[in-house]
Amino acid sequence: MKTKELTIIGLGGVGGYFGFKLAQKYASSDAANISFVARAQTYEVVKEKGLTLLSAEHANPVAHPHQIYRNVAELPVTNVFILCVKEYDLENICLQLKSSIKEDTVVLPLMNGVDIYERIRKIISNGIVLPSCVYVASHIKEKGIVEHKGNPGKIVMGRDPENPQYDALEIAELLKDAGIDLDYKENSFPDIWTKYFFIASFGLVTARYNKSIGQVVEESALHERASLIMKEIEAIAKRKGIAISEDIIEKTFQKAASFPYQTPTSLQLDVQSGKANTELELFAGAIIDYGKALEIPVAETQQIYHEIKEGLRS
Ligand SMILES: NC(=O)C1=CN([C@@H]2O[C@H](COP(=O)(O)OP(=O)(O)OC[C@H]3O[C@@H](n4cnc5c(N)ncnc54)[C@H](OP(=O)(O)O)[C@@H]3O)[C@@H](O)[C@H]2O)C=CC1
Ligand SMILES: CC(C)(CO)C(=O)C(=O)O
Repeated sequence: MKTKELTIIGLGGVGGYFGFKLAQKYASSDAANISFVARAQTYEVVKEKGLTLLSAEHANPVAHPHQIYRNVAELPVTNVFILCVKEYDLENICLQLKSSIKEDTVVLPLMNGVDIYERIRKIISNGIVLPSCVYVASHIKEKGIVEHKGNPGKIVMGRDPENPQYDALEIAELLKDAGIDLDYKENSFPDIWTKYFFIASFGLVTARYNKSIGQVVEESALHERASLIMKEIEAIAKRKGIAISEDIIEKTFQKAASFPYQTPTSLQLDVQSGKANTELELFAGAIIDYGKALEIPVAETQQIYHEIKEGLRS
């Protein structure tokens, strides 16, 4: 079997968790070489000390990649690029990757958002792009050190709608063999939208009030706001013909209740730490744009979007 070259781009909460598992598993195996792309201080720390993952799942918290690079232009031929950046870095990464993508190169975005596949395809028209969504509660503790809490991470990965003949089974097996919980489906878009129901509504409400996922489930005013946002997303998803379950809102609250009570969302962490960039546009901005395009009222999302923006300004 030929060694697969996999490269994780971005060693934050998501890339740090899944990249760690892959690097540790394949450190001394011919099945795959796991390389990283990281920038600035993350690059320096991981090059010198390896990537640290603080997680109850791993007794040995350090993993070393096959290679680590500062940018995509330095990479040798890669079979699979795993994108683990925030949405505001997506276009930049895709522009850098464009010339490295051959017909059989696979791009696997592990990100939130319902328009990630389309956005990648606007820049990268060739190769295979596997639409996916991801669940994991992990964040950067310090550059090069990622902390994971709660349930094991999970990936739902689907076939490329533009290349449905391409079967990613071998990649799915490599990920699963590294201990990653992964579902490989014909069509992952219903799962991507299902995740979006959860993360857009809970992301916005947790970020607005700096309250945890558990608090949003429990406190009635916050519960109500999350519910109203989900109703708006439901109207959009139905109009777009996405096959989501009839009791999606109830199921989303059940899923939220399965997270440890104090779990924050990544949007909440970014908004509350006053970061210059956040994924507010990925969550609220996208709903507002879909609302406009489809003439569906999205007043609650607009309202909370402005409240969060006001908070960021003050
Ligand atoms: N964290 C979580 O619990 C979850 C997050 N998600 C989603 O996954 C995606 C990734 O989120 P998350 O991992 O939390 O984000 P983070 O901000 O923790 O990590 C993103 C990483 O990408 C790096 N990066 C950005 N551009 C480049 C570049 N050009 N070269 C190298 N590295 C780069 C950043 O570097 P630097 O540190 O230098 O800025 C950062 O380390 C988002 O869409 C998020 O919504 C989904 C599920 C759970
Ligand atoms: C809520 C959580 C941690 C679940 O995966 C998430 O997706 C995020 O914060 O972006």
